[in-house]
Amino acid sequence: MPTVSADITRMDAASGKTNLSTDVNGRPVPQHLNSAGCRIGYSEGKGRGVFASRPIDAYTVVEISPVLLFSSEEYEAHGKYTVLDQYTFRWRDGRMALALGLGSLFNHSQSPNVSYIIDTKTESIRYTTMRRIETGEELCIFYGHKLWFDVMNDGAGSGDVEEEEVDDGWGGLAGLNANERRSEIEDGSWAKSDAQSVDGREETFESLLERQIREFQGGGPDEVVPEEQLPFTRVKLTDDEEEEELSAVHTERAWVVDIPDARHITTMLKWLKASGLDTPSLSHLKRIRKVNAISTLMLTYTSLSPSCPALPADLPLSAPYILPVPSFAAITSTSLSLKNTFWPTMFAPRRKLAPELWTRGRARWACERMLKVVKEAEEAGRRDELPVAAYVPAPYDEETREASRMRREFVEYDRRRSACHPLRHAVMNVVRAVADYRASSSSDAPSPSPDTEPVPSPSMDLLSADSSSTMLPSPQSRNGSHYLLTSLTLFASHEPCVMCSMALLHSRVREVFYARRMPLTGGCGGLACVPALEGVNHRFGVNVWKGIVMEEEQVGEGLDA
Ligand SMILES: C[S@@+](CC[C@H](N)C(=O)[O-])C[C@H]1O[C@@H](n2cnc3c(N)ncnc32)[C@H](O)[C@@H]1O
Repeated sequence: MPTVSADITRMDAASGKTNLSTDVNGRPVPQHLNSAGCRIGYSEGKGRGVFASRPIDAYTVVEISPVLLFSSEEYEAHGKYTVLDQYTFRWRDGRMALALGLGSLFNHSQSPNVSYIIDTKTESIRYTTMRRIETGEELCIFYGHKLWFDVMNDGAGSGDVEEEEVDDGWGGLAGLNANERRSEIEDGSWAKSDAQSVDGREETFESLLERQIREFQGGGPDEVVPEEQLPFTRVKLTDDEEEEELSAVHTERAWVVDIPDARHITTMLKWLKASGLDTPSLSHLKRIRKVNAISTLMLTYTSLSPSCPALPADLPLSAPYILPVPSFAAITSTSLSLKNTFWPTMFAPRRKLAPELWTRGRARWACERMLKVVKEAEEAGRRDELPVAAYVPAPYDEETREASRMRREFVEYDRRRSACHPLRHAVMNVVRAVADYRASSSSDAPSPSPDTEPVPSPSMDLLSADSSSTMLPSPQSRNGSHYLLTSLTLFASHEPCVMCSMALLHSRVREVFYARRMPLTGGCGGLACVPALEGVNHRFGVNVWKGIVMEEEQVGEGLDA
């Protein structure tokens, strides 16, 4: 770890004023009155660098540097032929920027301990520690992948670092702020024709979403939108041929009960509906199986109800037991006969997980929700959190809203900074808020679990103000039949990381939409695609919004040669 071990500041005995600093080798270094504990020192093979003069906590803003902006013409004609070339980097609008203050002195590390966020509104850059930094340790940022020098002595940032912040190609999670440039739209002809700048300015992601909302306002809400005109791209999860052998059938464990007297079947089906156990996640299975005059009723997945649901006491039923049942509908006659050996399964000859049709009304609903989560992410950034948000709205269609008993919505943002807690990702926070709500007994306030403090939900107060739009969980929802995200949709500003994607899988979320891809950490197509993994017992739809700058492009906008 590069250090400045014995940095000495000499005091003038008579005046009491500090008048000279030298580093460990006696070389004079300029003083810097950085109140966060940063000082300038020499770093072996790198020239000057920024060092900690005392321990600095994780998630501390250590420097806010104003930037000097040069037009690209000025830079091309002059700047790039000067030493400035080693210090400037490309600003979002194409100008070149020079960070003042300590900003230009942070050296590069492949595993940085400082992240930075560009604030175009105030023309400044904010530098934040990503973990605790010890006295004498060098503070380094990540410049990008295209370096113009040989990397020296790259010890900074070693240790227990939050991977998502380190490796996303930015040295930190970039916001989706209003100056976000649109990328080339890969294949959307509708978008291409409109992709030009607005009033001579680049269209922001927010204004793109607002325009999409207006576009989907026209036409009938039930009109089907052609696939290529959807504002998002669906990630293909599986090959369609995979369940053509018995060993390839995906199954899940479910509670079932024999009904010895066939006259009680109708009563039990009614009870099932009223109890809330009749969830959409089981709609690919028939409820009753008849074998040798014995009727068996499927109750629910064990994952949704680890203990057996309490059955009506007044009916002569045998003891419930557990059976494996198919996880998905059958898409071919071969897979149907295989699946029926487990449990009677629906035949859905449309391709399994094939894209379902989207109407204009639903597309508009999705655009509005995406706009909301983007605004929440910006708000998080303004509150000095990582600018990441996740949002679980009430379902679009009435039927799912009723079946899921979910009439209110939840928004959470990332709280890793304020909570100093590495697991407080936006998605984890929102999953927990929904779970707490659904598991709560009598109020719609999330109930804290005993071992941790409740996750505060600043946005909830905005969302729950209208009590008519909320609904208390039914007593049945307490037995676990409706817990977590069964049949719900999640919108996220950033691709959920692998941990969050796994949490979403366990939560039985129906589908996920996100704006910014995270190629190095994402669990929904970036680093891995968790719902597409072999052997998982739930799959959820993954949809990437079109029109947001790709991470890779931004990496190239880091400090440039
Ligand atoms: C923005 S300046 C950083 C401050 C610089 N060290 C100084 O003394 O002014 C970028 C320059 O620092 C040097 N540098 C930064 N990180 C380095 C590293 N990991 N290894 C070697 N040189 C580095 C390179 O010469 C690079 O052109």
